[in-house]
This record gives sequence, structure tokens and C-alpha cells, in this order.
Amino acid sequence: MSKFRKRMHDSSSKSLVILANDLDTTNLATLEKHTLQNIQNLGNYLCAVKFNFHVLLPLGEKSIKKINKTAHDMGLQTIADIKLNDIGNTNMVTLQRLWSSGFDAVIANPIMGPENLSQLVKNAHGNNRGVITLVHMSHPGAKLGYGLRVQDPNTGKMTSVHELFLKWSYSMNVDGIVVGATIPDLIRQSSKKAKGKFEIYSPGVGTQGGDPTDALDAGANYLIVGRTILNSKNPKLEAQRLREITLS
Ligand SMILES: O=c1ccn([C@@H]2O[C@H](COP(=O)(O)O)[C@@H](O)[C@H]2O)c(=O)[nH]1
Repeated sequence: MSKFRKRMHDSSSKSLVILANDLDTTNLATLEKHTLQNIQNLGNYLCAVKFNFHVLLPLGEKSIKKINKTAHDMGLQTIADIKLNDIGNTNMVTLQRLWSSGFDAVIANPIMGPENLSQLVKNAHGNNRGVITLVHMSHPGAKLGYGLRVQDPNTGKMTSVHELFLKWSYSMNVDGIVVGATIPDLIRQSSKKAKGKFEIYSPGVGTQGGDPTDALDAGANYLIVGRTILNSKNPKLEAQRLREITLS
């Protein structure tokens, strides 16, 4: 088991909820303050915190380092959700920046191809970090891309994009895959193929319509939740409620 998977596993005894810290202010001071508050107030109900581009851009490296340190001090892992997908050289430079800012893992898009994905995983594991790949996203339009029929370049057989992404993710030894909580049947199929080699990360719970219990019963290992917690009248209670569902 990679060091990142082990750290996630250790944090998971507390909760299987990953907060998507999707704050929408662009004011650096407010963004940093609210992010630190989220980590401190909700940290006991989480195993990790995920950050999107729209939060990382206004924050900048100094704030990100402070936020990652605060999360680590609370026993939380941090994930950069940049859906990385580029040429090898750009991917490597990006990883270097992410690791030096203190992130534990990156979310990447397998459309970059298996060779680049393999390079990504080698770099991450060499730095005790992790790679989580998109296998099938959670939003309504996702199936138009991930469900496309394509020819597997290795076997020549027809398959779907998400099946191919799952196969590449498996064979390139990634640490986790993203499958939307909105498609529990696909979580179930992916879970059968995971065979303990990686974990399933499921976004799309609550606001996007996915049911946390259905996703977990289907085999999701972690739930990624943003607005259902952040926009709730009492985010602490909501995070606690979700944590209890994941641990029941
Ligand atoms: O397929 C995907 C991949 C990533 N996301 C991200 O997860 C959170 C979900 O936020 P909610 O507010 O709970 O809907 C968000 O950061 C997305 O960028 C996803 O939703 N689906």
C-alpha cells in the first residue's frame, strides 16, 4: 500500500468524509481565514480536505502552505483537485509545485494516456504522495464523454471511455479513482475490479443528488462533499451527520 493510501486509511478511522472546500470569495484574507476555520471547526468530522482551482488560484503558495500545515496538524490529508491532464514535462513541474506546497495527492484525468499516467504515479509515490484518477464524473453531462464507445488500443475490442480509464488506473497503480455518487451501479462495478488496489472517491452527494448510503453500499470508500456541508445552516452538524453515516 502506498504511503498516501496508508495515511488516508489511518485518517479514515475518524471519518470517510472529504470536505470540498469550495469557497467562492476571491478576497485572499477572507478565503484563507474561512478555509482555516473550516479545517479547525469541521476537521474532527473529516479525513481530508479537497481544493479546486478556483480556490487555489487566489490563495497562492504562501497561504496554501499554511493551510496544508493546519490540515496536517489536524490529522487531515489534502488533495489538489486540478484534474491534471498535460504533456509529461508540464505534469512533472506541476507535481513539484503541488508537493512543495504540501499537498498529499492530486486528481488527474487519464485522458493524458497510460504512459503519462504511469510517470505521474511514479513521481507521486517517489515523493510519498498519491494520484487519484477520474473514471466517471458525477454531473449529468458526464456520460456524454465517459460513456463514449471507443476501441481499446491494446485488445482492439470496443469498450467505453470509463472502462478504459478504470483499466489504465488499475494497471498504472493509482491510489484512488473518482466515480460519481450519482452512479452507484458504476461504483459497484468499479469496486469489484478494485480488489483492494485502490480506493473509490465519490463526489456528487447531496446537492448533486447522490445518496451517501447508496454510494457507500455500492463500494465507495470516501465521500467528497462540498455544498451540502458548506451551505448548511449548521455545517458542523451536517459534517457530523455525514460522518456518522460513513462510520455506521
Ligand atoms: O466527478 C466529479 C469530480 C469532482 N467533483 C468535485 O467535487 C466537489 C463536489 O461538490 P458538491 O458541492 O458536493 O457538489 C466539487 O469540488 C467538484 O468540483 C465533482 O463534483 N464531481
